Amino acid sequence: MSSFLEVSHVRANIEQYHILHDISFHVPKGEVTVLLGRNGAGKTTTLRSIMGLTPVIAGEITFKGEKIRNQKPHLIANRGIGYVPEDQGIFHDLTVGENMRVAMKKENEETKERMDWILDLFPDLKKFWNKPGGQLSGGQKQMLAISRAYVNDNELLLIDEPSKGLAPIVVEKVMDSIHQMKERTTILLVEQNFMMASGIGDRFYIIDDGQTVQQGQMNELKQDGVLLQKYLGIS
Ligand SMILES: Nc1ncnc2c1ncn2[C@@H]1O[C@H](COP(=O)(O)OP(=O)(O)OP(=O)(O)O)[C@@H](O)[C@H]1O
Repeated sequence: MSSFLEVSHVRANIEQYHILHDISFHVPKGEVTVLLGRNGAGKTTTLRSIMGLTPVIAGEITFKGEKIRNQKPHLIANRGIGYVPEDQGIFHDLTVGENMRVAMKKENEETKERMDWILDLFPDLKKFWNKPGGQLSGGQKQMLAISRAYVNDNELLLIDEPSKGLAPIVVEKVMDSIHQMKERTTILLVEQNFMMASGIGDRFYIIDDGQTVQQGQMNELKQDGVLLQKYLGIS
């Protein structure tokens, strides 16, 4: 198992508040790793720390063996880590096509191939190519946000709660698309929707009160009623 992204004993504050106390996990290449945990546990802050958006005060983060802790976000992104934030980060006044174009770091054959692949996966984006991003449905916005991160040659995608606020049928579509992307890129997913997470995740970590408290294979967690109840409130 290669160590692709390694997060080790990370601590982080937001202003005067201690938010992350001790976060440790690794993301193996080619897998979908899921961060689970109740509201406010520290999942989003963990992703932001990896991206250099929330300063880390202790611990280390390495990507492909190189230290990336507290580097500037654009330098971390340039290493090949794409981030789909919870609020999706799309431009509401730009069309779908413009949103895609602005996101592209390179315009070459490889990017074109990736663009064609993702548009086949999300035909709605093709259909609404000239529509402003702000006029898309919640699911379409999520698809656009994921596509913007995917279109670059990113080796790792961090995706924050892609199911948030979406109808179950749309969640299924997004889940299915992430499942297909898994063949082509490594994914670190934050997800509250356990059904979604368990359908696509290989490995899980549970974050509780700013600490990683449990880890394992997703198919084991599905059978573990005690753990599901204790940390995720699922009975
Ligand atoms: N800007 C901020 N100022 C102060 N506290 C914050 C700020 N942003 C987040 N927090 C706090 O940090 C903690 C972790 O928040 P975070 O968003 O990382 O949790 P989460 O696990 O992603 O939760 P959710 O599933 O609800 O999105 C929460 O207690 C939250 O209130």
